[in-house]
Amino acid sequence: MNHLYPIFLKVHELNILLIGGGNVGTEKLEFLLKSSPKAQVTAVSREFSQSFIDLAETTDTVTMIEDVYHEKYLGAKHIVIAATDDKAVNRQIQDEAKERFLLVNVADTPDLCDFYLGGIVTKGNLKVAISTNGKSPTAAKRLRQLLEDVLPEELDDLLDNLNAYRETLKGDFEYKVKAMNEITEGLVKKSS
Ligand SMILES: C[C@@]1(CC(=O)O)c2cc3[nH]c(cc4nc(cc5[nH]c(cc(n2)[C@H]1CCC(=O)O)[C@@](C)(CC(=O)O)[C@@H]5CCC(=O)O)C(CC(=O)O)=C4CCC(=O)O)c(CCC(=O)O)c3CC(=O)O
Ligand SMILES: NC(=O)C1=CN([C@@H]2O[C@H](COP(=O)(O)OP(=O)(O)OC[C@H]3O[C@@H](n4cnc5c(N)ncnc54)[C@H](O)[C@@H]3O)[C@@H](O)[C@H]2O)C=CC1
Repeated sequence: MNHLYPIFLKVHELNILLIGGGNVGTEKLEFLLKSSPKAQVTAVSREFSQSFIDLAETTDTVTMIEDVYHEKYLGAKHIVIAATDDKAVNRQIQDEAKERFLLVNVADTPDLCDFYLGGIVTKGNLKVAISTNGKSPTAAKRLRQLLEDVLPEELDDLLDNLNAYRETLKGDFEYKVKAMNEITEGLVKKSS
């Protein structure tokens, strides 16, 4: 069964705690910033790899703290990502985050995750998130690459135009639904 429910988070307005500044921490930060360049991230790690530091220094919204994990770092956070190479520490982070009802991702243990990070395609205002329910992150990556390639850049112009048209509609909700459905009908019509 696939029980996942995707949501689109405004991570520039949420405080993220990322623990572990090695390979996986760097990968998570890279995709976070690619999608949300102003993501508010506090990174705590015993040591940070050079690539993590280089990436973190590309923005002023990432703070690095060189320290081992302590539960005090969970304070004033909304979301926690545990990416250390120590399973016991990752487990402890998950336990202590859950006590505070925080949303937590544990990079090495899908069963302990409240949410997964997905493959993400951005074309202006359009954002597509991809998950394989944890079955194959590589397949999520490949699908991301495929969609990045095939979805045209012009999609964003289309969304702008539809938004401008939507703003001109004066009627009630029902009228707007009908008008928007009519003007977008061609998008899903199969040509015979
Ligand atoms: C469950 C999840 C939890 C989470 O991290 O959120 C998770 C877990 C694990 N990943 C592992 C390995 C790899 N992960 C990647 C890549 C990505 N992983 C991502 C997400 C997720 N990875 C979540 C599920 C997403 C879904 O539902 O599909 C992506 C999509 C997004 C992102 O990272 O932001 C990003 C691609 C981004 C892009 O390119 O667009 C690659 C490929 C590569 O790097 O080229 C490999 C190596 C090949 C392999 O092993 O498959 C391992 C084994 C570790 C080990 O064996 O030691 C675990 C742990 C386990 O499965 O037990
Ligand atoms: N979800 C995913 O996409 C993937 C997950 N993994 C898993 O992620 C884990 C991490 O792997 P890597 O990043 O390659 O390891 P790494 O050795 O490159 O990095 C681990 C980082 O954690 C830090 N650390 C260790 N103990 C700590 C503590 N107590 N407090 C604070 N920081 C601490 C280290 O200083 C280091 O910076 C592994 O268990 C691996 O199996 C691996 C590949 C992909």
